[in-house]
Amino acid sequence: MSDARPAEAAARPADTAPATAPVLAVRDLSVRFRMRGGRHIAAVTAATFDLPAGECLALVGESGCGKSVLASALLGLLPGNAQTAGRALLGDTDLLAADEKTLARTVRGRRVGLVPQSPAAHLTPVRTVGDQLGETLRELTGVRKPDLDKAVLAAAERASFPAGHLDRYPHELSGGLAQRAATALALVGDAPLLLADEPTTGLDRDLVHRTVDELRRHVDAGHALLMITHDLAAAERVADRIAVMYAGRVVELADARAFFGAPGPRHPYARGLLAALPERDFTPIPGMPPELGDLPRGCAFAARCAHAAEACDAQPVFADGIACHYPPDRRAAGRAPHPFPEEHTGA
Ligand SMILES: Nc1ncnc2c1ncn2[C@@H]1O[C@H](COP(=O)(O)OP(=O)(O)OP(=O)(O)O)[C@@H](O)[C@H]1O
Repeated sequence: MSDARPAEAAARPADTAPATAPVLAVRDLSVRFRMRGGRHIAAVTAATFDLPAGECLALVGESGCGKSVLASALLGLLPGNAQTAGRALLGDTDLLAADEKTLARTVRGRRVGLVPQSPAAHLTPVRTVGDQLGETLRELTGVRKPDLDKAVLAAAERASFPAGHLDRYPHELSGGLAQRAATALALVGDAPLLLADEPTTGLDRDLVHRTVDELRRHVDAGHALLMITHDLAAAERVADRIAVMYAGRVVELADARAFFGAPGPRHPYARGLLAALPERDFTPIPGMPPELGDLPRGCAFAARCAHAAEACDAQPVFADGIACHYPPDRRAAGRAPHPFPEEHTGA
């Protein structure tokens, strides 16, 4: 890909398996929306992953695959027609079971910081960015005048928000500046877990680099980062591991260097995602994702998959980092019947 990883990222070991208890442990997290007429939309199904301190997990996948709904579930910000199942443990707090008072007083901002997908809507419209940063700093860090102004400047600087714009109201900001203001606010509380939902939207490439490098510094300082993104170049630059979502399910969990380098992604959908990039094959995945209100019984990717076979009529179990009946390595190892003998060359 065109973006080189910063030196410290390249120096990280390929084996990023968690050594300590995860900051966040997600188990079989499912979210579905009740619709009129008794219909349901299965936005997230059985997502399971761990996120340890000092690690960035990038959640990638096409628009509408459930990434933001998963993040909203972790913050208790789902709309009223949502039903959840499973667990999302932040320490000993199950974020799916916690009441609103607990989430508002002790979780959001303090234990989980959020860089929202729509920063303009997230910022308070009637207060300047400087005021909002000052108030958040007072509330979350206890800093008071005369140190407050200096702390506001430092908080803005962390997200490359220009000091000369601190007296502006959100409606006076470009999309990129609003994004940086929201990132600055999210970093203030020094929360052990940061959720960043498309943190590079609206930024030019230089600012993308500065933003993700700041997020990486946050991770290297010992925080955990769940970054939701369409931007695979940004994911490559910042992430330790990649979670690929398709039609509401995590279909592959991989070490980022193996994913973007060799041997590459294992799930046919993940391979298609990378191959679609202009700097790679620039070949789109044929077809469209299924409706989340009308998912097939078996593998949701089978209709678009060149490797689909009879077994794909059943839902593949997620095992060894992948949910696929015929990932290339299992085909090569002969652990599953091989449907494409001509590919079985050991390559
Ligand atoms: N309140 C709701 N009621 C019904 N369906 C919803 C609701 N909120 C989200 N959805 C559906 O859940 C699915 C997942 O949406 P989500 O926003 O998580 O996708 P995404 O992967 O984050 O995509 P994008 O990157 O475009 O935001 C979509 O089909 C969306 O229409």
